[in-house]
Amino acid sequence: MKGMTNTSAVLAHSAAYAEAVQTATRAAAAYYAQGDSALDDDAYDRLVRLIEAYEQEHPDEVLPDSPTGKVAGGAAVGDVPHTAAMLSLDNVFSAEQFATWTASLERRLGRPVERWSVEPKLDGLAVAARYRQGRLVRLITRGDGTAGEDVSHAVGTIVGLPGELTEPATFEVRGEVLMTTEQFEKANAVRTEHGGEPFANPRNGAAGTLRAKDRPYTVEMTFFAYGALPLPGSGELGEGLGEWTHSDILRRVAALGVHTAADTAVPPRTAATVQEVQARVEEIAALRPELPFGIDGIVVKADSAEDQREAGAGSRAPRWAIAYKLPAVEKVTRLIAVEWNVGRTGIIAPRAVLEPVEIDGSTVTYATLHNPADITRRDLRLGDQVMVYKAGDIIPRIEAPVAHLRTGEEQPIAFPEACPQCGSEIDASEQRWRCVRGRNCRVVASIAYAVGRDQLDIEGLGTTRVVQLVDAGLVTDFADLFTLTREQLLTLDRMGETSADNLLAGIDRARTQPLSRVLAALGVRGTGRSMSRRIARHFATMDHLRAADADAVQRVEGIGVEKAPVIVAELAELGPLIAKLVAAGVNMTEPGATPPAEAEEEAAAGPTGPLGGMTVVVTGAMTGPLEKLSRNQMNEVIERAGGKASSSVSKRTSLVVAGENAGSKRAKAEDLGVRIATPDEFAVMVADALPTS
Ligand SMILES: NC(=O)c1ccc[n+]([C@@H]2O[C@H](COP(=O)([O-])OP(=O)(O)OC[C@H]3O[C@@H](n4cnc5c(N)ncnc54)[C@H](O)[C@@H]3O)[C@@H](O)[C@H]2O)c1
Ligand SMILES: [Zn+2]
Repeated sequence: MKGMTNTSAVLAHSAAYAEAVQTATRAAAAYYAQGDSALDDDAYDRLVRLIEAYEQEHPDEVLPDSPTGKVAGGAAVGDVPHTAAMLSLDNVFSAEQFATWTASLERRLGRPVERWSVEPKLDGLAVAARYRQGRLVRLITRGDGTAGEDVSHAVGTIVGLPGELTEPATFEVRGEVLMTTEQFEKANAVRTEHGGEPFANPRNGAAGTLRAKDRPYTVEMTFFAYGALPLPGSGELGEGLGEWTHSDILRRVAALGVHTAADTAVPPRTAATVQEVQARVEEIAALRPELPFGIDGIVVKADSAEDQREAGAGSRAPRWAIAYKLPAVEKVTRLIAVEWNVGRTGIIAPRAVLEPVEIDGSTVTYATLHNPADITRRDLRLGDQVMVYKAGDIIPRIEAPVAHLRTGEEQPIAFPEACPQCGSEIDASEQRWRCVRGRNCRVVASIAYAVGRDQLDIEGLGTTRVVQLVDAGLVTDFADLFTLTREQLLTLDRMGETSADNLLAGIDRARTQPLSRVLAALGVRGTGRSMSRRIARHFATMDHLRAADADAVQRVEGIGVEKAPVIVAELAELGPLIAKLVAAGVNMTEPGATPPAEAEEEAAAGPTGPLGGMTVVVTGAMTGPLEKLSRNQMNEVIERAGGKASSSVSKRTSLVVAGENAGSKRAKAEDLGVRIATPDEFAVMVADALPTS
């Protein structure tokens, strides 16, 4: 099966062909029934193309089960006959294939197509809606194309399909029922509230909702008309339809009050030439990510009734229309890991980590998993091949594991036994798990983080202690630590006099930590340890930092246009906490650093420090007193000595420190006549700026 879904493969013999037909039939049955096919649409379409190619070479071997040449409805075939067959569409996947198709249509007609109509291919379910005297009397699914299921019970839940037209017309409207992104999100919210399983994608949502009868809740869908035909007894308001152009029919249907794509960002348009069609196809494809509903392609139709009649139809699809397919928004990829994230209110939500996969123009690495029950219900395992759905700005989601692709190496997914953020107990009594500390979970976690070794480094203040302090109401943020009293500490369980004194001493020491560590403790998003150090050294004091706008923050090396405003905004948000820290006497300066304005003045007044105004490049292995220094530490030394560290040698380089095995940079410095120093010589120059330990 694996080889068969590969585009470059061909079906070599009848056994391979038979297996391919079986795989496709099984996939289609699952696809139309529960929407849990083992193949994504791209893979299915490739498989069908292989089958088609084989059948063309071996016309007498065509199996009756073959998906070619028929409308596939899966198992869900109904018993209401259609007035005229409800066909599917043939596909093309490229401009070349499209050109071939138009040429063959025009050859068949013996003349150019008079006019084209180009419209979005809506990704939902085809239905036929019968109106008599302006009243909607019956709603039928496509089924196998000759008969469908009666789904009239859904009338009233479908936006755009009115129960009453603006005129008493008798005719049949055909179109697509789908869920918009908004309806899909709403439907899933309602469903999960009722203890149901969320829909995997809008198409499944529409299919399931259309056929469901006895739900205790209703969810909304949307109808888009893309055609109409007369019914017996149509009379003058519907009879002429057979002679109308496709675009006139759409206008007529819209005038009667039925929804079409005319009011969307991708309205049906006519085009005179194949080039014009191609341009419109590209326009619609480019708009796809922003549309509030899903499309899986663009439908191109001959617009005139005469062209349509003369082109005719095959058993599966009309010859006057084609679906220009867009890349699928569902792909199969591997589930690598599950992360557990704790939200603001203490909700613990699983998130899938995926083997990166390209979907709809972006790389998907994470997908939502809703809740632990969802994992159990779907029987997901680590290492599983899963179907992932992503369209527009919908959060990517996992549809289902592809069970028959399992190798036996898959591992069960471990559920957390304690809150992954603060270590507290988990309340698992509801579908959505929650940390028992609720909103305090985040408080505990942020304090525990702030006092950690790489931040304020307060010894003897582990998570258990923090939980105690928070539960006792003694602290609500880490600034409160600095005003704790001995008496308060002594009220805590397992807190003796010695521990209380030790803790107070630790807190006191933290008061004098450099600004860089305070910044790290604040946990400003997007600034790790080394970034906090760089910011602190650049601004020297919290006041200078807080007075800086995005432009000024961007002057710190490594902070770009995107990060700078985020940092400014977060610092503003942290204002009250920072004020509290200042009031508690916490140090807000970086020892040895000079504020930017003064630094500029100094630079203008001339170089200071042994490397003042110099650009220095370090290359090769350091020896002697510099041996233990990382490149990052070397750069720190250079900056402390007043120089600027750079990684490439140019005419503007003032000095190259060339250690053992220095290569091209040294050679280049020699070429350019740039001054070169050995590590030992350099160590002497910057002796005062070297780290003390
Ligand atoms: N993954 C799988 O296992 C699997 C299995 C079966 C089918 N499929 C997918 O379904 C496709 C075939 O399904 P299909 O036969 O329903 O055909 P289709 O969805 O490719 O195209 C025909 C349908 O397009 C719809 N449509 C949307 N907009 C339209 C418009 N403006 N004008 C006319 N029709 C419009 C109609 O409902 C029509 O029935 C395959 O190409 C494949 O992508 C996937
Ligand atoms: Zn917690």
